[in-house]
Amino acid sequence: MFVPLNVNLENKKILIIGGGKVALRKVNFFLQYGCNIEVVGKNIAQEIYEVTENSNSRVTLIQREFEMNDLYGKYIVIISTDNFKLNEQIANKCEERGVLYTNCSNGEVSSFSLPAVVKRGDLSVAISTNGKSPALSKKIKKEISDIYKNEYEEFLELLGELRYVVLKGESDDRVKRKLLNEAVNMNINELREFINNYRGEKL
Ligand SMILES: C[C@@]1(CC(=O)O)C2=NC(=C\c3[nH]c(c(CCC(=O)O)c3CC(=O)O)Cc3[nH]c(c(CC(=O)O)c3CCC(=O)O)/C=C3\N/C(=C\2)[C@@H](CCC(=O)O)[C@]3(C)CC(=O)O)/[C@H]1CCC(=O)O
Ligand SMILES: NC(=O)c1ccc[n+]([C@@H]2O[C@H](COP(=O)([O-])OP(=O)(O)OC[C@H]3O[C@@H](n4cnc5c(N)ncnc54)[C@H](O)[C@@H]3O)[C@@H](O)[C@H]2O)c1
Repeated sequence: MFVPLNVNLENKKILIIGGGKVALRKVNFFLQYGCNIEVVGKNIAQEIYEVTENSNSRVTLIQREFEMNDLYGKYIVIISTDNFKLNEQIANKCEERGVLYTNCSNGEVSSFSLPAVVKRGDLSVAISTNGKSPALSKKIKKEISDIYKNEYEEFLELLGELRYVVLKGESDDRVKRKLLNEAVNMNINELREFINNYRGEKL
């Protein structure tokens, strides 16, 4: 049973084993959240080198074969070599040591899976099919991306600001709830104006 959770990965080390197409997708996934990532790959794809150069030292590349010692001190391990047997051995070792892992060549036995994610600033919409169809996750991700476009990043920033001022300025819980629920139906300009007026009148 795979349960969606939001995990705090601040200052946690993530290891990605393998340097191919799947590794690249996972590097990009964790980079969106500013995580610290180590990649160990026998060969490392050019695109991973390019992403690393623009990563503000968030990504460390180690070009060689994986060694079991690489697991030391890691919180999350993504196993994505093209060697099915090796992936299984690494997965068993992670299981033994209580490290969270995804075996990309055998999702069913992994200790977690990554969802497809639409991210707009602090808004994350995650999609999972419990491993049944990554292709369906991808399709739904595209549909959600078309509905929730980039402006949602700023919209959510403003909602956060509104929440801050309303919680400060209002003592009646019913009024608070009403304002916070009404605000999500405003457009960006209405919301900005509402916050400015509210600050002027109440704070
Ligand atoms: C959503 C997404 C997120 C991400 O990976 O970041 C994701 N796979 C994506 C793409 C993708 N996956 C595959 C292809 C090649 C085409 C094909 O074969 O179909 C492509 C490329 C493509 O379609 O473009 C095949 C595949 N996937 C898995 C296996 C092994 C297995 O099933 O056991 C195999 C067969 C391998 C083989 O046999 O060769 C396993 C997993 N893939 C998952 C997630 C997890 C379940 C998520 C869920 O519940 O939906 C899970 C369990 C583990 C994990 O990786 O965490 C991402 C969407 C793209 C996006 O975000 O744009
Ligand atoms: N989970 C998913 O979403 C998903 C999607 C497609 C494929 N897959 C599976 O994931 C695996 C990787 O797929 P890919 O497309 O990235 O393959 P790829 O061929 O592009 O990359 C494999 C990488 O593993 C590296 N490697 C091999 N042996 C190694 C070792 N001993 N130590 C370190 N690195 C080693 C290679 O150098 C290469 O960089 C395959 O098993 C594939 O079946 C999973």
